[in-house]
Amino acid sequence: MTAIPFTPPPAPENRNVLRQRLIAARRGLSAEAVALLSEAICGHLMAGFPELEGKVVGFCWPVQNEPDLRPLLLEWQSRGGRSALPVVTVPNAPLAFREWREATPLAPDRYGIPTPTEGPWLVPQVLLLPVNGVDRLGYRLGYGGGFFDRTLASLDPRPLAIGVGYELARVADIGPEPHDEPLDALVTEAGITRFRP
Ligand SMILES: Nc1nc2c(c(=O)[nH]1)N(C=O)[C@@H](CNc1ccc(C(=O)N[C@@H](CCC(=O)O)C(=O)O)cc1)CN2
Ligand SMILES: Nc1ncnc2c1ncn2[C@@H]1O[C@H](COP(=O)(O)OP(=O)(O)OP(=O)(O)O)[C@@H](O)[C@H]1O
Repeated sequence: MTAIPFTPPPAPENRNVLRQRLIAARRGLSAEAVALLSEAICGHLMAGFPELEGKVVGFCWPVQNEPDLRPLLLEWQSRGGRSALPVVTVPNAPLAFREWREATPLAPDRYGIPTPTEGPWLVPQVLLLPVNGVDRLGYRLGYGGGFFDRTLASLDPRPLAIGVGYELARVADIGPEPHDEPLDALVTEAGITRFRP
C-alpha cells in the first residue's frame, strides 16, 4: 500500500505555532517584493471586483509586510467609493470602522497600528481582510484577536469578506473552530480564488 501524504490540521493550541511561522515567512519578504506583490493584488482586485468601486470598503493599514492596498482605495475613492479603517474600541468586541482619506489624521492604537483619530464612523459593505494564513476552504488565520470573526458575525447584512495575502500564506487546513468565519474569496499575487458563489 502506498502511504497518502497527509498533514493533519493543527490542534487549536498549535494555531499559534502555525501563525508565527507564517508571519515570520511574510516578514522575510523584501520591501521590493512587498511592493510588487501588493501591486499585483491591487490589480486583481480592481479587475475582478468592479462592483466594489462605489462601496464602503474596510481595509487594513499595512503593517508587518501586509499587502499595501492604499493606492487601490484612493483610486476607488476618486470613483465615488469610501474607505474605512478598523478601530479597536475594546478587545473581545467587534471592530468599529472610521473613514480614511489621504488627509485623515492617524495615531497608533494599542498594537501600534495607525488608526484614524477623527472622521465619520462607517459600516463597511465589503471587508478586505489581511490573512496570515488561509486554507483550502477559505478559513483564515489573523493575529489571534478574533476581531474579524466577531465583526463578520455581528454585521447584518454580513459584508462581503475578501482575504488579501500572498501565496506563501496558503495551508491545507487551519483546523477551523466553530467561531471561525470563512472568507468569500481570496486575492493573492497569483489571482482570485472564490470559496463561495
Ligand atoms: N494591519 C492590520 N490592522 C488590523 C488588523 C490586522 O490584521 N492588520 N486587525 C485584525 O483583526 C485588527 C487588529 N488585530 C490585532 C490582534 C492581535 C494583535 C496582537 O498583537 N496580539 C498580541 C496580544 C497583544 C495584547 O493583547 O495586548 C498577541 O497575540 O501576542 C494585534 C492586532 C485591527 N487592525
Ligand atoms: N464571534 C465570536 N464570539 C466570541 N468569541 C470569538 C468570536 N470569534 C472569535 N472569538 C474568539 O477570539 C479568539 C481568537 O480567534 P482566532 O484565533 O480565530 O483569531 P484570528 O481570526 O486569527 O484573529 P483576527 O480576526 O483578530 O485577525 C478565540 O479564542 C475565539 O474564541
